[in-house]
Order: sequence, then C-alpha cells, then structure tokens
Amino acid sequence: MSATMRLEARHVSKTFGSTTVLSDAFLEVAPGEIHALIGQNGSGKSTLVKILTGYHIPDAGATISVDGQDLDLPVRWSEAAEAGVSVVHQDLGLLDHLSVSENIGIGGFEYHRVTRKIDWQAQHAVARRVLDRLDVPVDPQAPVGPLNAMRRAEVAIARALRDQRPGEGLVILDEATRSLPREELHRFHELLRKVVAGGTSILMVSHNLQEVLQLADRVTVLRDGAVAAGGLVTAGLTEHDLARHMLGKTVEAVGRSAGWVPGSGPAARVADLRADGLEGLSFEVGKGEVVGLTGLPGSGFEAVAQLITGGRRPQAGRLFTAHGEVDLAKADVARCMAMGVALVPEKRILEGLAVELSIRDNIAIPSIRRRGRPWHVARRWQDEEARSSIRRLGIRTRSPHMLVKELSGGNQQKVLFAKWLSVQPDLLVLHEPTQAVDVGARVDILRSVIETAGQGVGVLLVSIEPADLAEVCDRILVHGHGGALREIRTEDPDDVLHAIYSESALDAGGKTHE
Ligand SMILES: Nc1ncnc2c1ncn2[C@@H]1O[C@H](COP(=O)(O)OP(=O)(O)OP(=O)(O)O)[C@@H](O)[C@H]1O
Repeated sequence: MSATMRLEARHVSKTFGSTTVLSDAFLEVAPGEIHALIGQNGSGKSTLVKILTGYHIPDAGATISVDGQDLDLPVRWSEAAEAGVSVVHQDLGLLDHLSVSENIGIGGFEYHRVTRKIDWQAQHAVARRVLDRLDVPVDPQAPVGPLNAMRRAEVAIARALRDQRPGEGLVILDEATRSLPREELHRFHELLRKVVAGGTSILMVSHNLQEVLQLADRVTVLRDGAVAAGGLVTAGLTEHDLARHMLGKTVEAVGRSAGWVPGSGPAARVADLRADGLEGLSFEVGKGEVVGLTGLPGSGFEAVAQLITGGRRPQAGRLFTAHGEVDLAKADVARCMAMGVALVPEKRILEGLAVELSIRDNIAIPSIRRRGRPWHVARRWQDEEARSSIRRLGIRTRSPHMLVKELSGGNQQKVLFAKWLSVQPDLLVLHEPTQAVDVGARVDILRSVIETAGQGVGVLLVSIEPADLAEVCDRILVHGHGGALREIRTEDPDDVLHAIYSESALDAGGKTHE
C-alpha cells in the first residue's frame, strides 16, 4: 500500500444545532482499493460523505486531503472534482429523456472553441472513450430511458470516471448497488474491480454486509458518529464481526411468531388479479398470518403491493375483507384504506412520508383520517403513540417532534412503518420493508411484523429478500414466469432462493404445496 493516501480525512466533526452527529471521525482510502463505509442508520455515514463532497460544512479542526494535497474547507465541489473525487448516488442521477452521451456529459460538457456551443462530436467521443475503457457495450447516442438497471449503473459509473485519468481519482458509491437485481450484482462487482485494478479508488457506502465482505478490501465502521473500527482489513471477517462493530453487541435472532392459528379466518382475499405479468393471481392472508410474496425481480409480482392497495389499478381483480368487497380495477387508496388495507411502500420519501412534518405527526396521519377530524385526535394519544413507536422500532431521534427530513434514511423507513402499524389494519402490505436499514433496525422491523400479526392483523410481505421471507413468513408464495403461484413453507433462505430460481417454480402449472 502506498504511503500517500488517495483520501485522508481527519478530525471530522459535525454539529447540527446542539447535536453532534459526527465526532472526530477519520477515514483513509488507499490508491486502488475498495473501501467500505458502514454503520447503523443514523451513525453518520451520509453526513461524512456530504462533508467530503461539500454539501455540509464540518466543524472547525477537520482536515481533508486527496493524494496528499489538502483541500480548502469547507470543501468546494469544483475543487474536489478537480482533485478527482466523484459520486454515484443511490438513484444514479440519470435523466431518462437524455442520451447516454448527454448523461455522461452532465456537469462537464465539451464546448466548441469558436461557437461556444456544445460540441456533440467531441461529447460522443468522450462518452465512447470512457465506455470503451469499461467495456460497456452501449451506443452513446442511445436514450437512457429504456436501458436496464445494469446498463444504467454502468452509465452512471462511466459518468463518474469521465474526468479521471486512468489510475487516479476516487469514486464514492452511495448505496449505488441497491437498484441492481441480484443476478446482475456480480457483473457490476466485476466492473468495479476493473475500475480499481487500474489504481482508481472506490469508497462504497453500503448496508449489505455480504456485499461489503465480497467486494471491499477494507472497511471503516461508524457507530454513533464516531469511528468504531477504522480501515479494518475484510479478509477473514464475517458478517457477524461487522455487525458487532456496528452495533457494539451481537445481533439477536428475530424469533418466530407465536404461530398463526389455522382456522382463525381470512383477513383478506384477493381474487383473479390481472395486470402486466400477472395472469389471474388469487390468494388469501389469514388473520394473524404473515404471508410472503416473492419471485424473479421484474416478473411482475412487485406490483401486487400497489395493485391491491389502490396505488395502481389492475386490469381486473377483487379484494375481500371483513368490510366487504371491492373491484380493484376501480378502487383508489381511500377505498382500500376503508377496506382495512394499508401499504408501507418501497420508496419512503416519495410515497409515504410528509418530510416537512415531525415524526409524531407522520405517525398520526392515518389515524386522523380514520377517526374523523383532526381536532378529535387527542394530542396526548399522538405523543404516546409516537414515543412507543420510537422505543419499539429503535428510531434514533432526539424527540418525537424532530422533522422527518432531519432523520437518516433508515430511520425514515422506520417512521413510515410505525405510521401504518398504529392504524391496526386488517391487512398490512409491506413492500421491501428492510431495504436500506441496518442489521439492528432490520431485526426491530421484522419483530414488529411478528408482533403486528400476533394482534390478529394479516401481513403480506412483498419482497425479494430470502432471509426476511424465511425468517418471518408462515407461508411464502413464489410467483413463477408462467404467472402461477407456488406455495412453500420454510425457515431456510436457501429454500426461498431455490424456489425463485428453480425450473419447477418457473414451470409450475398450478399451486403446489410442499
Ligand atoms: N439537517 C440535519 N439536521 C439535524 N440533524 C441531522 C440533519 N441531517 C442529519 N442529521 C442527523 O445526523 C445523524 C446522522 O445522519 P446520517 O444521515 O449521516 O446517517 P446515516 O449513517 O447515513 O444513516 P442511514 O444509513 O439511515 O442513511 C442522524 O441522527 C440524523 O438525524
């Protein structure tokens, strides 16, 4: 390892108002290494990255250098970029209506020397050069909109490398692999290995400990805003080791539900649901039962969460609960809520939370609607509900009055979950509830799923996480290519993976019981 670090950050602290969220943190990334930055939700990862990229101003005393050259603080993005730092965000930041070449050019277009207009020929050449360097077989003039997840990720990486000379620079990946289907991950990992093989460095922020161990050379762990382990070599470490550093304790198992009692009756029944990729799905969720719904990513089952809760209209489908029957092809969210059906959607900010409001107000919103006019809802009830949710789900916050936008991403996910738990619906539909949450929060959320079911609520868990499904579901419905549902009962994640990918699941002509 070279003595001069690609990135060296020391004594980095950050205080918001009276709260210190980062305390004397440090980070060293060597040339040509993949370095992971991990930590619980709210541990300070994003804050540290935002200081490195100039979004946040650090408290006095910090130093940040790239290749031995100190950057002026606060960091100016242009100076960091000049030094070779680039970022790929979780959503990849691509504009669908523009071409590959235009997307690669954003933030650094080539201008014609005389006309001062964008020099498209030069622009395509720049795009072509960086795509070739990465062996990405995509036409620079192709529109980005129709590209699949893997190609999009490749274009985002190409943009990050656009201005870097081979062998130099640092690419920060902020949960950038989250949008990639599992079967594509290894190809993306190969691409990243190719990037670092030439000497460029990668700093990856990730919650996926398995991925961190597979990919990263070293890892820095943040806990409560301080470095719990700095630059640990990953070779020989296990996921448990990483989790222990993150939480300061070992992770407990989720534990199984007290058991759904067969014969307690259905909480909800869906009949003949038809939409793209779904050719007449019918299934039932019992009272107190946790049912998983999974399948090959992109096979259409993911839409079920929205289709049965009024978020999207199917071509056909009927929903039955104790409150009656509804034609899903004509229903909206309000109608489905009146049927006692609630959804915790996948994309928390856009679809589920009022980020300008406090934690307490967000948790109270659905109950306000249900119980009538806002002034009929006692403030005291809201406070108690919010405090109990904060305790139960381990939401890391100073108070229930903190605005949701000030919470870390994973803690926002927990607020969204708390909001719908407080309603006590007949059927609670959860779409990828543990996405972007840390290992401790995952256990908190899955335990709450079990507790909720224990109160008689039917839970439908729509997910591609085999471990989550195996850990909490009484039954798992696997959606095959033929559109049929195959039912399995297992506590082993490998069985779930096998069922998703096995030929029998793909060819299943009808419902099979194992
Ligand atoms: N603008 C802000 N005002 C007040 N507090 C903030 C602000 N931004 C972040 N925080 C607090 O800083 C702490 C660290 O947040 P940060 O987003 O860095 O965590 P994280 O490790 O990236 O979490 P996650 O994995 O959930 O994204 C959190 O407790 C958060 O509430």
